[in-house]
Amino acid sequence: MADSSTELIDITVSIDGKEVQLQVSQDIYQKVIQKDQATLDLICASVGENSSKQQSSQDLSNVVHQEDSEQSCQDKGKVCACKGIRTCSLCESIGKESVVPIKKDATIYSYCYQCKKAWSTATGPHPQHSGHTIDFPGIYIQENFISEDEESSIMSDIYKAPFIDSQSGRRKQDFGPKVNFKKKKLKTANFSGLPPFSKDLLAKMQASEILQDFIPVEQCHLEYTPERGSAIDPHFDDFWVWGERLVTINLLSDTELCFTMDSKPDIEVHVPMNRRSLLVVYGKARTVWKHAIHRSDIKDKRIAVTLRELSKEFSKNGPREAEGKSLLDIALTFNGVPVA
Ligand SMILES: O=C(O)CCC(=O)C(=O)O
Ligand SMILES: [Fe+2]
Repeated sequence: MADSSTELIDITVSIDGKEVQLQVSQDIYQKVIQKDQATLDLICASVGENSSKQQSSQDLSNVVHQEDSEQSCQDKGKVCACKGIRTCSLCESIGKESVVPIKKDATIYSYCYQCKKAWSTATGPHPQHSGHTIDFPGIYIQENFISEDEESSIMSDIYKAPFIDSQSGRRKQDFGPKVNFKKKKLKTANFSGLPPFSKDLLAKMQASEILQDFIPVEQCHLEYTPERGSAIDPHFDDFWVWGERLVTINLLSDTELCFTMDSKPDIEVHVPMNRRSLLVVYGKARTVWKHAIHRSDIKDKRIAVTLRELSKEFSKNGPREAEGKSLLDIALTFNGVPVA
């Protein structure tokens, strides 16, 4: 029997969009899975110039929720809901290869909501920043948006309903129409409205100037845990049905939302999502930059409560206004249970 410390494991890494096949030891494999930066740098350095000669296949970029045609691990009688190139700790543990995106030499900029800029060196809380800055429009953050008591009460409501497995080690609860993005069709049969606790939450949101006319038509709860290696790959949220503002309340633990742009591979902007804060992503941060949650940024269980509004197509004077109106009528009953 092979000694596990010398056994080599096949992995695929994606360096600046090019996929490279490697064989690594168990130790290195563990570090790659944890996205240990020193190890990733070492791999980049050792693969070096050869990476451009390797075959480039599937691009990680995508618009979220457009994965209907890919076969999931569950379809194949496996352990989780990951499809295509996506993986989590569970399917990796039974041998599914993890494609780890690595960015060579990307400068990390940390966004400060007080100066509304992203800094290449953030040495402490505002105003202790230095280094190079870039403007990063389209982010609104309200720290301590809800109290600890409100968080506990929302948590106990959320965990009264079941979650279903989602991709990349996440679990989810959805309150919204079933959307077929490819055929541009919506089904409302199982949509019973946003959950009751969202009524107060929405009133509180609408007290902020940026959200005073925000009317959500969909709510999604995503659960991330370090045990499952939960993450979400860089993506745009759909533009056809969802409107400009994506609103998230971040619960149970701190994390970061990481923004990247394909045409600027040397920059990654990290936006803090502190526990109990509210984040609105709009404008260029919504339309030009992709967003992601890295596995390494999930240190403890985390719940993201994300609310989405209708696009112009479904709003007043839009071609599908009537459909939009009936969705709103259902959403605002605040009587919903998660769609199965
Ligand atoms: O977990 C988050 O905050 C981001 C989730 C997300 O991007 C999505 O559901 O489209
Ligand atoms: Fe998203």
